[in-house]
Amino acid sequence: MKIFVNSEVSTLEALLIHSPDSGLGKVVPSKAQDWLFEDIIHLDTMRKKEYDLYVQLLLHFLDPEVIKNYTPDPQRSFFKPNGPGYYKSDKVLDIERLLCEVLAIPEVRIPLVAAVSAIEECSYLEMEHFLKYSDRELSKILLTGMTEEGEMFFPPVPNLIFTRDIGVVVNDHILLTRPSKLARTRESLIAKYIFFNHPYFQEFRHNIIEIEEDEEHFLLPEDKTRRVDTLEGGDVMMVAPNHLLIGISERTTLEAARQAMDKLFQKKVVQKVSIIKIPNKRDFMHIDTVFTPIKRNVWVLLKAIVKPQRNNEEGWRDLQPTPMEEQVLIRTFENTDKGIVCREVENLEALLEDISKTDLACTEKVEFVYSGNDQFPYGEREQWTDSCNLLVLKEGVAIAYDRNDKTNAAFEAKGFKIVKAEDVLSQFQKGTLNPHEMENTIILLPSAELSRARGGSHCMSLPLRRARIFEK
Ligand SMILES: NC(=O)NCCC[C@H](N)C(=O)O
Repeated sequence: MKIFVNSEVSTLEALLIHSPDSGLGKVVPSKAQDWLFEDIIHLDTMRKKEYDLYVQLLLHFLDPEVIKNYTPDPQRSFFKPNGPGYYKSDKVLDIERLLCEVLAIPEVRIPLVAAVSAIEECSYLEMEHFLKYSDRELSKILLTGMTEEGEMFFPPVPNLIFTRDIGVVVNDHILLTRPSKLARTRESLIAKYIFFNHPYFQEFRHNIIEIEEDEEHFLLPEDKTRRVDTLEGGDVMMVAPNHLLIGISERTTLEAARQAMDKLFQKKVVQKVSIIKIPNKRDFMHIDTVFTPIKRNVWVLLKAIVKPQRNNEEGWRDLQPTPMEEQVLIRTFENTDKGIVCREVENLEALLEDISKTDLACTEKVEFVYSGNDQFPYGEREQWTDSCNLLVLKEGVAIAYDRNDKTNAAFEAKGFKIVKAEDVLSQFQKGTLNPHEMENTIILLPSAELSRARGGSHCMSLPLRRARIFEK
């Protein structure tokens, strides 16, 4: 498996996903906030009417041979990782399948089960008990916290459908993240064992970068439960071969952003890192919840993140009661022969325009599509349901949620075709449309349930390989 991503917009060739597992259907209202869900989702609808369409789209674009054999059946066997009839693609990889395969490696099985048992505070006998299960059953237990018979040992990891957050491929390296939220700890532990041990990533082992906790974090007072160095994948965006964006947000700390930048500069993986500090708010969460690129010269974003904030002008800024919290601040750091050079960037649009023109050598006009068409109150309403969080399948062709009407109309006004996932899939099946001939199209995925989990198609993908946008 070749791992390589040097842009967000060139043709997607391989990615890591995770189909909603039964753990997602076990979220209880009293734990919903702790498990990072604002609502209780209907699992069957999420799978059959929404996520399965997402998987079919991915397969049509990335692995058409595999989807040729698809015939719908009420059991959804095609979509169930490790079961009979599973699609088993080497381009659209489910983390549950890779986990099952690493559990088959004896030197990995025991330490992985011991590590999960330790962080979930299982007894020694429980840990021994887990080891008796088959690889397939064990992978389910490690992900959902329960056996197929319904015996529950520890909580599920319902946010694992958002594979974006566990790691990011930066050129030919992968940056493994450190979650800010306790509910996502097991996800990154499992991801670590997969990337270090799965045969797919063998040649790539020396290109893994980990974020470590601050050396002195253990000296923090007991009540400081927040980890010091946390970084989640939604805050890391590989926008151009020489340029990486890192957000400082509700989830990613300045310390971890700096650590990632230092490590990447040291290994000369990228030349520029722009740090974007966004307000520390649940509705912004990561930078990919407020903007994503669609083409070299087109970005979708929340306009409110660009507008100059009141009382943010020189002279007034420091007089505010909480001067730093609400501001968007951007600095670009460049690793030059003379050392690291830093410059301040005026606002997000200025940064994105510069990336399009300077880093992506774009000669066309740079266009911005605004969430909710920047009409009050739709900008914020639709950003909350992931209008700015799109996954690009090939340049100009992206997956969006169907519920964000105003944003989708704004795409249409900029010349994009808007099509429903069901219609596109039926045309692919009939052979009347070829994915590779599609251009400037936004494919709308049904999203009533998926959007309740607080992430869009960008969050639901960890691109492992994209076509090279151009040489470094
Ligand atoms: N990159 C992203 O923005 N991921 C969305 C994660 C949503 C998940 N419920 C969470 O709060 O972590």
